[in-house]
Amino acid sequence: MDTSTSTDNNKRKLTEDDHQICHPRKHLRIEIPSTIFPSTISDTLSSTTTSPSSLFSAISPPQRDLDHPSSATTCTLQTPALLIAPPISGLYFNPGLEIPADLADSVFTFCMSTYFCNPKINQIMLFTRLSSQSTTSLPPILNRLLDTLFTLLRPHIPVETHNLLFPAASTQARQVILNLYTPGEGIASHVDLLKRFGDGIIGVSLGSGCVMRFARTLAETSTPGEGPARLSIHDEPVNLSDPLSCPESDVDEGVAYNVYLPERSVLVLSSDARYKWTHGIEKRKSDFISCPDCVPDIPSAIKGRWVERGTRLSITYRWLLPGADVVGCDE
Ligand SMILES: O=C(O)CCC(=O)C(=O)O
Ligand SMILES: [Fe+2]
Repeated sequence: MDTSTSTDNNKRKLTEDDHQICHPRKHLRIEIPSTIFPSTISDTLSSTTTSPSSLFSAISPPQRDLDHPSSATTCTLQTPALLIAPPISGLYFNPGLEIPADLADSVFTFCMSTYFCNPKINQIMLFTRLSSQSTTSLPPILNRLLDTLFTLLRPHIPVETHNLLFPAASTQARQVILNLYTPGEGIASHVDLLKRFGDGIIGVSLGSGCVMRFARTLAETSTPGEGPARLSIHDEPVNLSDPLSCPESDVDEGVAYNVYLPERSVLVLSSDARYKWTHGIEKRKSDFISCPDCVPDIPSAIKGRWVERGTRLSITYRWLLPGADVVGCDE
């Protein structure tokens, strides 16, 4: 099952070099209700599970940029990725806001040794469950990360966004998705599933940074005033080899930003950023990022440097919409 061409709904839409198809690595997604953690985890990981739907709505094919040979000192005539938040309503990113190094190391080590021992697995889903019968939760280390995010984010985001991410009393279950990327891998541009996930998404980058691309969907202008649920975004995953199922016309590439998300950084997507902008990661082994001081004599718009990617683990906390609790509800 190679994800670069497969239409199977159950895998991350990785974007890989075609030559890697010769050495296919199976990309498997495992869904783990947090209630089974940790006693049955090894059993769960030893088998491939299926899932009712993809985790995101693919909206455009991945960019097919060639990898650039990495050089820490090269500056070229292309636009480097931003190191700061782009002007997208509802997107919060502050490069000065970092997960503490010891916690980041602990989370990374825990996830790698618990979920990613099998090299065929690059995606894990965990779920909390709303229940009056039992208190179900995430692995303690992922709860600790969430507690840290609560405190870290408070001074950096509006109070209403903080309340969206950390309500006093949850009415929705959380999903936590772990995505593991080796250098050269990415994820197709998408809007997270509208029917499955609510507003308010937190993403953490561990192990390595990468550039994330944000592009505005055209749906806003094609269906004025109809709100997020009516955006012309495909809820079903698309076959990346089939151009007809990847309507680039839904994405306004003219309004797009590349943003470098460093290791230990935190990204929040809410409102417009969650519903009206796609996000994706190009398949690259290195990223061209802003470097305002690297060459004094060229315009700042083209000053940049290449940064190699390492193995990156992203941890994304989202809200499951009512009825979208794929592990059921014991209420
Ligand atoms: O790896 C990331 O930071 C993004 C993952 C993502 O967009 C997703 O799982 O929907
Ligand atoms: Fe996403």
